Amino acid sequence: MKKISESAVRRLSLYLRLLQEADAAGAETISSGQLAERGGTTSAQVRKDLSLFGSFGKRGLGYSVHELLGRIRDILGLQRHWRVALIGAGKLGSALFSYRDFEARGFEIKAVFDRDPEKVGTALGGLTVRADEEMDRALREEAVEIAIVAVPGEAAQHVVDRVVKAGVGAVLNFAPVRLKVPRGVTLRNVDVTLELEGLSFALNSR
Ligand SMILES: NC(=O)c1ccc[n+]([C@@H]2O[C@H](COP(=O)([O-])OP(=O)(O)OC[C@H]3O[C@@H](n4cnc5c(N)ncnc54)[C@H](O)[C@@H]3O)[C@@H](O)[C@H]2O)c1
Repeated sequence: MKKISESAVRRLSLYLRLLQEADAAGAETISSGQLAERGGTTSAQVRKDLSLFGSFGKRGLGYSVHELLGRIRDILGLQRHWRVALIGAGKLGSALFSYRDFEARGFEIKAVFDRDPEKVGTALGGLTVRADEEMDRALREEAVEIAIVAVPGEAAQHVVDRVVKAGVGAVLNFAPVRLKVPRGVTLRNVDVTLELEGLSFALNSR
């Protein structure tokens, strides 16, 4: 597959949401204009994004919702379920765990780890929080593919090093630190403060 920019992948996710809604509403076709509006972009950009993956749609008729939905799911790797571990069952970790939409979208949390003895052994949803000493072995046993890191900043790099060593190929990090991962491992950082600063900028430039 051709190399695709991170922003194009994000737009695909946004197109996917709209396609799912259109499908649920019984729509058969969708225009590049509708997709553009949802993706915060132009029709030309939509056509460019989709042309990266082959030819879809017919001029004047729009895209087949069903076909495009299947194709975008394929491209994003969403035709299967991913095995996820959560590390850090604190305030944020527990909130993330209780968000059921992840599972509905194909991301199944298979294990939760924490190092606080008060939390280890307690139930979180249908799982039991496991001790962080068990993590290295358990990540392999559970064949975890994605790790969500919700530990304090000072613990995050060590946690990520262990996760990577256990064969996990992708990390979603919430800790407010810059982490290093080896080539071949994908790291995404989530920072709500960054988004708030974006809002601050928008308000400030009014
Ligand atoms: N990205 C964002 O926008 C955002 C928002 C809120 C919090 N955060 C960050 O998320 C992280 C968690 O925040 P919180 O409010 O849930 O904190 P918290 O203190 O409630 O939870 C952290 C948990 O990590 C556990 N932990 C610590 N070291 C560990 C280790 N080595 N292995 C396993 N577990 C370990 C602790 O026992 C605790 O249960 C922090 O780094 C915080 O700065 C980020």
